[in-house]
Amino acid sequence: MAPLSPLAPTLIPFLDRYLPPTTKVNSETGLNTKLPFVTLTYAQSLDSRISKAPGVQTVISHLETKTMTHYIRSKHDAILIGIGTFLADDPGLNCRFQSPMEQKVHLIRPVIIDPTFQLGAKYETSRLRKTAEEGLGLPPIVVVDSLVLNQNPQINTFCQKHRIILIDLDRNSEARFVWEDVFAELGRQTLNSVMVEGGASIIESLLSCATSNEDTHLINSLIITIGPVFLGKSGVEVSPMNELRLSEVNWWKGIRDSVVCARLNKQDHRS
Ligand SMILES: NC(=O)c1ccc[n+]([C@@H]2O[C@H](COP(=O)([O-])OP(=O)(O)OC[C@H]3O[C@@H](n4cnc5c(N)ncnc54)[C@H](O)[C@@H]3O)[C@@H](O)[C@H]2O)c1
Ligand SMILES: Nc1nc(=O)c(N)c(NC[C@H](O)[C@H](O)[C@H](O)COP(=O)(O)O)[nH]1
Repeated sequence: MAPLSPLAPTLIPFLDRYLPPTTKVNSETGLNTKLPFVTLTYAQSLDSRISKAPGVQTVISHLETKTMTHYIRSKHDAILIGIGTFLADDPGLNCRFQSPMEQKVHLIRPVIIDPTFQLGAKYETSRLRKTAEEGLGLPPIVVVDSLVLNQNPQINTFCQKHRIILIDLDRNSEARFVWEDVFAELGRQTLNSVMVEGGASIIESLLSCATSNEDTHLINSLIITIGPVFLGKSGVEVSPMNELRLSEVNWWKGIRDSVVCARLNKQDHRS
């Protein structure tokens, strides 16, 4: 693993208002809210693509913004990806940013959205498992369709050592989880902040849910790195179902990449 670069100091104030508060309290009721603070973050090309072909890991971020991603990881309880990203990237999903103020590196909990449990035996040889076994990260929580439990014997083996969350798919709408169910369950597992890193299907599903569900925005912050590259028509595009306008928009320009931070609506009812 290549070492990270020092964090650009201007990123700290730039990101601050888009990162989870230390304690998440609902300003109307004064009570802790049930849903975690959700940050959606990814790196895209100038033509809105996150990889050069389906299932192909593609470096878009400069080392400077990769370091930023690990800094953002250090501010969240959980990091969530879809099974497609696990299969394509074999990610470590740990936090490698070490704050000079902290003695230890932050341990972030990986969460994998995997309705049909494709993880299966692939977990055995994964970097994710190795990272957790070496004490450099935490073992994942896998979110699986409730119906799959009795159909896939590999789940029982996995369950002996790992946490699985069972959720019913929304069978009315192309067999997807309802995101509110997923985040509510993660909140119950005391994960108060979740950083969603992708991939394409997860990003599109969350952005589309934001466009169709105006009052119940689940995403508190959007942090997108834009790299100076066109990935072309065979690249994997991310785009919500409908028009989506952003508010509280701020831009940062680094050595090579730019980063845009925003919220999805003016009145975040949970902040
Ligand atoms: N540039 C970046 O920042 C970035 C970040 C992450 C991944 N990637 C790239 O993205 C690609 C992977 O994207 P992808 O779309 O194939 O995989 P993905 O990680 O989005 O996972 C897709 C799977 O997640 C599940 N899923 C997604 N939304 C769901 C929902 N609402 N309910 C239930 N299940 C749901 C389904 O099983 C689906 O097949 C890879 O090439 C990877 O390198 C890029
Ligand atoms: N910020 C960012 N810039 C990129 O250019 C790129 N390809 C990703 N991709 C995100 C995806 O989730 C990867 O799988 C993890 O970034 C790998 O995670 P590790 O470093 O192994 O923990 N993310």
